[in-house]
Amino acid sequence: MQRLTRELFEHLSLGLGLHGSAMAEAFGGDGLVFLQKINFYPPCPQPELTLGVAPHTDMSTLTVLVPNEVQGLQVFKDGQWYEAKYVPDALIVHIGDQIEIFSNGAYKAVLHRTTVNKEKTRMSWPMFVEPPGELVVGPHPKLVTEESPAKYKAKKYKDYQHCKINKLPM
Ligand SMILES: O=C(O)CCC(=O)C(=O)O
Ligand SMILES: [Fe+2]
Repeated sequence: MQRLTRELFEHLSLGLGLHGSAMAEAFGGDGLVFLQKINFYPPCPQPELTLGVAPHTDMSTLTVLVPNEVQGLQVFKDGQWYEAKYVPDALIVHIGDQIEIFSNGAYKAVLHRTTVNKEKTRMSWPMFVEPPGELVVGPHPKLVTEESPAKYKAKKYKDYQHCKINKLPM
């Protein structure tokens, strides 16, 4: 998991024209937090009336997710919801809010939601890769210019979480 994250951070940093270690450093180096969650969606007699998880973006830097074979994850793109097809043994990787902020909006956190199934139980195992709570995350200085001013305020990750969970202004 640590190696995968390191490699993803490296490619994503290079994609922004930054040093390969830029994201790893900005997100806390060895202090990075790996938070495992387990989602359990029991069968629902009227799946069209509800959602498993309401539309949201993850607060994390990246989320690496393993689902079971029951379809349910959807992502929003160009004004439409798309099924994220289940592919055996594949990992699903979400860009989270912290990478959107760090990249000053060059990378967008993916808006996603889940549906439920009439007969089958769906499960998913996301791993949220997070900065330590005390770490301040903001747009990388090289990505803030006169033409492209900072779109996000720098904040301690724990304060960001508090604002988002409590729907307070960012
Ligand atoms: O169950 C899924 O596929 C996604 C769950 C999710 O978006 C989350 O736990 O943040
Ligand atoms: Fe999510």
